[in-house]
Amino acid sequence: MCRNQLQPQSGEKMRGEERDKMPSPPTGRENRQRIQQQIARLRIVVLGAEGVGKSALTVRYLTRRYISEYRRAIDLLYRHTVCLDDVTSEVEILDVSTREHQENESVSVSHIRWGEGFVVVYSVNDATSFQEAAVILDHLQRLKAPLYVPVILLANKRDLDPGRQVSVEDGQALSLQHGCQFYEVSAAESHVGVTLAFQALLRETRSLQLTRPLPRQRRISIVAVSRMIGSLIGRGSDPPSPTFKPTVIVQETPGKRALRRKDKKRPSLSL
Ligand SMILES: Nc1nc2c(ncn2[C@@H]2O[C@H](COP(=O)(O)OP(=O)(O)OP(=O)(O)O)[C@@H](O)[C@H]2O)c(=O)[nH]1
Repeated sequence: MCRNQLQPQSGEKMRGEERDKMPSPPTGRENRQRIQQQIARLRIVVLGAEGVGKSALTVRYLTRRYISEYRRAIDLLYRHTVCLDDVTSEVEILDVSTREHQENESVSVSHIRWGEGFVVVYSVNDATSFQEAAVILDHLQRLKAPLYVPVILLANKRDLDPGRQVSVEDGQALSLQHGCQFYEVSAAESHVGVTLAFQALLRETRSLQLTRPLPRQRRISIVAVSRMIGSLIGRGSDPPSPTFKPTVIVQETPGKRALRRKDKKRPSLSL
């Protein structure tokens, strides 16, 4: 368990010599250093054509819940701490809004530069979104070359099989062509496949990060979140408050208090 690694051992009572042989308990500073070593920061970007389910997938992964309607036209950055294979990482997931970038290229160069791992999404009932996913994969490889980029190709909405326009084989072929992992999922039906896919990407991104000699510095500033979470999930119809200036959305323990803004003055909001 990650939690155990982060906590000082309580140990049993012992005497004299035995106690002298024991390393002295870690100081607060040592503990902090230990924790910092464990917490690697992983930056994930979710890309894809309009309406393929990028937000649904991201929120499904973060909260295990499915929210069917989102109303937003901005990029959102979610920050949460993940314990995976006994290693704790701070993960930032940038859910890119196609509406915010309609005027620009389908994939902004700054998003790609910022990200370390990528989720490229298409919808199985939308052949155009599949073509766009192929363009994004090309774009990613070109911009990141000669570096290897961890990517997963995510075919969403598999529950809409009767209206399917993209076969599983087509998805597999595209992923093979680009050397990335491939998953077919349904954000609407289950969190399991979605979670497995994100975890696979986190593992790969983390492994790659370990091979780097020095931690990389942030290259661009975080995209600001400029809309209330209530608006994001469609509970409210009010425009965002002009005084509301959050920078990130922080995810807590899955299941209960799912998402909250970092602004402590306001109450936490649950999905
Ligand atoms: N049937 C089905 N619908 C889904 C699924 N995932 C998302 N949707 C629906 O697809 C629509 C678009 O979902 P979003 O998550 O907003 O898509 P998006 O890619 O973030 O959209 P933009 O940011 O506007 O490009 C919503 O109506 C969702 O309810 C799924 O797995 N199955």
